[in-house]
Amino acid sequence: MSHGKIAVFGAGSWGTAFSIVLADGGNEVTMWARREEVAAAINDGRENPDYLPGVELPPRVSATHDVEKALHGADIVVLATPSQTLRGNLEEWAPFAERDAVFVSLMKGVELGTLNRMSEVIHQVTGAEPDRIAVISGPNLAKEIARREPAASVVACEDESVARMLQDRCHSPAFRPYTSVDVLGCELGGAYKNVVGLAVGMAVGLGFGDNTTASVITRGLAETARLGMKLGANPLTLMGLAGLGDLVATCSSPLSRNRTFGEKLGQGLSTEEIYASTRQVAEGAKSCSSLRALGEQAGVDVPIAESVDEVVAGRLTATECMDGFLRRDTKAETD
Ligand SMILES: NC(=O)C1=CN([C@@H]2O[C@H](COP(=O)(O)OP(=O)(O)OC[C@H]3O[C@@H](n4cnc5c(N)ncnc54)[C@H](OP(=O)(O)O)[C@@H]3O)[C@@H](O)[C@H]2O)C=CC1
Ligand SMILES: O=C(CO)COP(=O)(O)O
Repeated sequence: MSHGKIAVFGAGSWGTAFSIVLADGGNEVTMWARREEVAAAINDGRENPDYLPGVELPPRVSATHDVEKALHGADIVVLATPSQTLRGNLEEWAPFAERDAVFVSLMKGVELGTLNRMSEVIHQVTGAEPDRIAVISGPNLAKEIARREPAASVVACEDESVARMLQDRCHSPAFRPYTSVDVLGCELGGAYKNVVGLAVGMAVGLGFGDNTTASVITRGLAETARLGMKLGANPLTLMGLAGLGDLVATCSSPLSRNRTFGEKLGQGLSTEEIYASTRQVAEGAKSCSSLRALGEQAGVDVPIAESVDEVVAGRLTATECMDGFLRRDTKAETD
């Protein structure tokens, strides 16, 4: 089956891997790459050597560095840049989008300062109403998706018919999307699992085993649910693919950039040293601060976001962070 054109903004790991999903689902995909040489490598070499070396891109995927060209004729605009740059990016791109285009966020972060989720940033900058703003989120490590290993995900939009339309557009033989109307729950689950991934990575870097990581994962889910429910998320979303599912994938996989970032913190590297060692984004290193502030604003206890923020800022060591978890006042599990 052949669909129309989709523009994918961001030619990093996930923008590229998701373009493969969309092409396999029958869409013509035009990726926008920030660097001209990345667009050229995709068009001429059929590969994105910086992010997914060795993965052959399907013929339906092409790339450009020209914003207007990427957006022309695209009824769906998929956004896959780092969360902290989205607002500035969209201010440049939005004027060239087709009038009724649907915007889809693949991003898993919360904006520093404003504490806005990505769907909120999209609404503010483009003026699109919630029926044209969607989120796709789940246990979807880019390298595995690019290898077409089976996976599921959630397509959330407040307008269920739009979620169903997107579900149809991104359903491929290896990628099974489920619909949801809980945009907030999906975004919060996606951002929080990165912060918990950092904490789990720290435990791994300190040499701790599965009891420790399982404890942090489970308390991370409790923290996500506590804040999520206060903000209006459906708790079932947080127990689903965009919550628990993604938390498990991120916290268990050496492929996760957030878990790896945490592991390096646990080994004693500083945040600056870790940033200098990779070009890839680890959203949790920024969103720990936003989620901590969201917790404070909502009057919700968020010890993991708070401690991870302290370690990333260099005010606590990973050992002090882990000790701090154990020294907290004892309480009932379900409080
Ligand atoms: N990787 C994964 O497995 C998954 C990632 N995500 C989420 O998707 C989002 C993107 O992540 P991912 O693709 O992995 O990140 P990467 O670090 O792999 O790629 C980031 C992309 O954004 C571009 N970029 C960086 N800075 C800017 C900027 N200032 N303006 C415009 N573009 C910029 C980079 O371009 P350049 O190469 O020129 O630097 C690159 O194309 C994140 O929110 C992440 O949490 C969600 C699901 C899975
Ligand atoms: O979101 C992801 C998997 O679903 C990717 O996680 P990382 O950003 O930690 O690599």
